[in-house]
Amino acid sequence: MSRLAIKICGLSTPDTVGAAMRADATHLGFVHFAKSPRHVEADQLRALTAQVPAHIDRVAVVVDPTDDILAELVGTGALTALQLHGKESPQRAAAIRARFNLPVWKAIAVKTRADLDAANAYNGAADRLLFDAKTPEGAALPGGMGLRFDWTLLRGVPISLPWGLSGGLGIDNVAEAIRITGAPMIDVSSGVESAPGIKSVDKIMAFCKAAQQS
Ligand SMILES: O=C(O)c1ccccc1NCC(=O)[C@H](O)[C@H](O)COP(=O)(O)O
Repeated sequence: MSRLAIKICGLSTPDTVGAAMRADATHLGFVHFAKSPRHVEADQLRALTAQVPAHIDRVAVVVDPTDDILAELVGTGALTALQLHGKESPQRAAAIRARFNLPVWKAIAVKTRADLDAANAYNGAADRLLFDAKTPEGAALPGGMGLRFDWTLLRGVPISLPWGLSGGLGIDNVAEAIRITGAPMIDVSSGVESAPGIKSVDKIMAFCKAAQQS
């Protein structure tokens, strides 16, 4: 069985980046979205990732980004993937991948089985799907809200692309989430925070341990 991939998302300080690396996270996520309490600018992202070894992935999380925003982020030379967390169409995802020459992840907002079925439209356009809870209409953010969806929806659903599970994961439920869904990758943000946007070193360590021991 291959190793569980763990993405700690919304990192914004050197100490929590260090904690994620020590805890053996495979992916580090950096949110570039001005309305988010986890927002980092391109130069911060560059500085935060300067000491990250090449085998750990560095993912920028963006919401309906313009090409100019993507060019600035990709221009840091720090990224190994782009996570599209807005309403980007399959065509837009494919165009971003072609233009910026990086793997593209598409976050899929899930509430019902139909949302999972609709994700098939990204086959050939994205490199990975990230199933996250659908946030309510008018919510401040499209992710990082600590909301979970019904994990049993994923049972028996054929998924053609590499994928990850996200939304409302935490130290106390990550083992159950992996058991129910068989997720090869998990992603967490608010579940390892002490307050919105404030990552906790202790929680990052405990989350990764709970996931790795599951
Ligand atoms: O985290 C944010 O602030 C954010 C803002 C805008 C778009 C996406 C965002 N986060 C995306 C993530 O990958 C989160 O890790 C994911 O939604 C899970 O968050 P949580 O339920 O808090 O663990």
